[in-house]
Amino acid sequence: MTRIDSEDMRRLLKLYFIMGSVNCRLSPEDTLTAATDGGITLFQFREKGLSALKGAALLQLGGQLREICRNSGIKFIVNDDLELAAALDADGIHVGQDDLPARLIRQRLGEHKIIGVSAHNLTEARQAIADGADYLGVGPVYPTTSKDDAQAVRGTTVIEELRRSGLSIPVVGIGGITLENAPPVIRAGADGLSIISAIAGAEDIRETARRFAQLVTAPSS
Ligand SMILES: Nc1nc(C(F)(F)F)ncc1COP(=O)(O)OP(=O)(O)O
Ligand SMILES: [Mg+2]
Repeated sequence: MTRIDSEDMRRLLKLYFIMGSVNCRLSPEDTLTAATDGGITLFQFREKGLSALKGAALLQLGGQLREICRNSGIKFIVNDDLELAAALDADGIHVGQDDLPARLIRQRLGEHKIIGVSAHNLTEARQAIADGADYLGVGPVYPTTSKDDAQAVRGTTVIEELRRSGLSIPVVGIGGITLENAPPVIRAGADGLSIISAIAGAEDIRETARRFAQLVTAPSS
């Protein structure tokens, strides 16, 4: 099996919804169903925070969300947890600088699984590429309420720096992105937007996802 083609990866990153039970106003299942109906292109199960599920409950929710993704033709990514990703037969995993190195994950999961890595600067980006990352999550672009240990807010400067340095790896911007502040992220050179609370906390999840999806396909409008 081979690595995902980078153009296919770019298409998957267009509207990358990330969520765990702590982020949801409705049930996680209803939230994800509405988001897939609205047109998300990729999903990451990120169960974090004080009231995060663990053990059997975590596995059960993961299985339910995986099923919703399967039925909607959306790939299912797990955050941080290699054992959970393997147990759920996830399509891939996302790891940060404090998680398992991507090169060890690539050895464990093989070529056909998607590996995403968080990068905050050019050095981390180059290391992730050398380690076999299929995409980079770059942020936080704006102040975020979804990650209490987030690094410094950098705007779109890191995305611009990666592109100026000639890095063509698929990149998704993350951190505090809303419908209002999203266009500069795409203009800076990101292939897509990663959204947590702007979709999970929306009054109308489906319509909000639909508007984000519209925006990433026509950022200048
Ligand atoms: N989960 C993420 N997903 C992305 C993605 F690219 F997928 F948008 N980018 C960045 C992160 C942040 O990853 P990390 O630094 O490990 O923090 P946490 O484990 O708290 O999420
Ligand atoms: Mg992490």
